Amino acid sequence: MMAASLQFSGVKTPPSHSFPKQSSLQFQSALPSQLHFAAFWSANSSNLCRTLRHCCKSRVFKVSCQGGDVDVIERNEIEKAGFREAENQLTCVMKFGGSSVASAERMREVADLILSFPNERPVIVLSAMGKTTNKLLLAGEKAVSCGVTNVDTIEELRFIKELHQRTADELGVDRSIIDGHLAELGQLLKGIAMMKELTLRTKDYLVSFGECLSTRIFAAYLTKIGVKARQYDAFEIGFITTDDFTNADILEVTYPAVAKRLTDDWISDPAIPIVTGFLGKGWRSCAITTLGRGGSDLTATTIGKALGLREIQVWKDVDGVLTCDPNIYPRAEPVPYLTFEEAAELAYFGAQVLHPQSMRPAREGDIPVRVKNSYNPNAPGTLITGNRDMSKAVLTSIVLKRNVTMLDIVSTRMLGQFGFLAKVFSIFEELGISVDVVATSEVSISLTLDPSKLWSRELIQQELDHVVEELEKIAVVNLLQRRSIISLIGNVQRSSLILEKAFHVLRTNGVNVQMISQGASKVNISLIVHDNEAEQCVRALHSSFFENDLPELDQCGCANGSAN
Ligand SMILES: Nc1ncnc2c1ncn2[C@@H]1O[C@H](COP(=O)(O)OP(=O)(O)O)[C@@H](O)[C@H]1O
Ligand SMILES: N[C@@H](CC(=O)OP(=O)(O)O)C(=O)O
Repeated sequence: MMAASLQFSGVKTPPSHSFPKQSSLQFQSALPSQLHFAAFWSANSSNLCRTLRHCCKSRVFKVSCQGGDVDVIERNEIEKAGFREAENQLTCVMKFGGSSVASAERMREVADLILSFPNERPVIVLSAMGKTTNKLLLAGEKAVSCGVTNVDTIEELRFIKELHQRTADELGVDRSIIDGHLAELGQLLKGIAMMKELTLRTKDYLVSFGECLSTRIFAAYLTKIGVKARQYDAFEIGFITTDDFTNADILEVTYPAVAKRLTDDWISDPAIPIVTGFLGKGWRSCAITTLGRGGSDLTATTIGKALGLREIQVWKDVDGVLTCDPNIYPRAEPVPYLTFEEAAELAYFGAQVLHPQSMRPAREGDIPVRVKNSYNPNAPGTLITGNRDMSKAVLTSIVLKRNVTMLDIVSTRMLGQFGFLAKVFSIFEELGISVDVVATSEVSISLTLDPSKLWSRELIQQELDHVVEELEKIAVVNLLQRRSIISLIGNVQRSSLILEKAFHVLRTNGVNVQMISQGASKVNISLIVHDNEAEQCVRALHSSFFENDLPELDQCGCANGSAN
């Protein structure tokens, strides 16, 4: 254990010998007369730094003693030393997904859940109710061809109106809080019907109604039961994004803007902030954007980083991140601990449970993310942090990404080795096509194309034909469709064991692996198999790695005990 000597009087920096060179800790007087200090902490090179970072990160601490040397080891040590978190500070962010707020009953349960944490002062992020986002998109598609006079009869529009009005009634809140939005939604669908087109920009405006409605109803309900709450549309409080409609990226300016708005409001008139997930505002267009499907997770982690909160909680309908998709294999088990890297890889390679970009702000801010089940709050869930004990870890989770296109590209040797690789990747860059998994030899490349990037466009087949045409100028190209990526996420320090075991399973199931790749992140091994074999493979791999159905093999292929 390392000790640090801190002096708590006035604006001080700690004695340099107490801290690693690259670290910097400053206590800045925010309200000098009341001895309030804001701690800003950067760098991260020792346990002490990390501990302090968790303790002090961007928080305002109230100093109730002055001077003296203090051993700062844990958060409670700081508190023992007389530091108290200021009472006017927001503490955590809690995000509730569509399934958690699907009905009036679920909203009541979520309100009770929030109130069951009396020591938290949370920021709440909500998704749209249930399947509202899908229904809005369907309504938009129908509006394109149904004619203006028939818009009111679109089944999905009626469903959405009825669901939200009934929810407001059942919760005893005034329908008037959503009347304006429901009327505007009807108008928008008429506009789409008139124009006979649904652009990506309009799609984002259309789906934004889901989160705008759910947050208004929920905030009104909290207020009704005597809990002060304030609704926020993310696009009005500083969530500034790129103008990539339906898949926008959050821009850096978002962090200070959101922090300022939420903190200022909280300090001047404390009320639980209820923020729309998934939405932003394009920095050029100033139009509403969305962060990609499932983007409310990213809203939550962005707020967590912006405010330097203690924890980010994402409440789902499963007991945490599971060992595989429960829809493929119901015997999937919760994974208790993950690193940000593992979680990011898992999300990127297709686990629906987390948004692919959502780990980035949490990792940058080093803020723990807890994945919990709003249907089963007592389940421990999954804790995602910067580091975890990997000494016993082998495989953490198995992820399946279906319907992937694979390309085998073999050089015709018109170009040298360097020229060949560079040319291949420049073709993808020029065509704006994102590559997922790559395996290379000197003169050949096998790669898969990211389906989410490709499938979101309309000219799929033409685009593929164009890629092949360009590549055929320098190589022999074989295009293979309907492939799946099975990603084995875990401790790749033990890759030999993982591969040995995985290939044993695949061989006994008669599956031929078409490509294999181990990413630089060292937490993921990807295997490409045919789509129609993929689910069976996942189930067999799961049995082998996480259950005792098959004996584990040790390094020599001999039967052994359990791996995890
Ligand atoms: N590895 C996995 N772990 C947990 N859930 C998974 C996994 N892979 C797929 N899922 C699916 O993700 C769902 C939860 O994600 P999502 O629907 O986005 O939640 P929410 O809408 O509540 O944010 C689960 O119901 C489950 O079916
Ligand atoms: N409502 C949006 C955003 C979102 O994050 O939803 P969920 O948390 O229910 O996955 C969607 O369906 O994509």
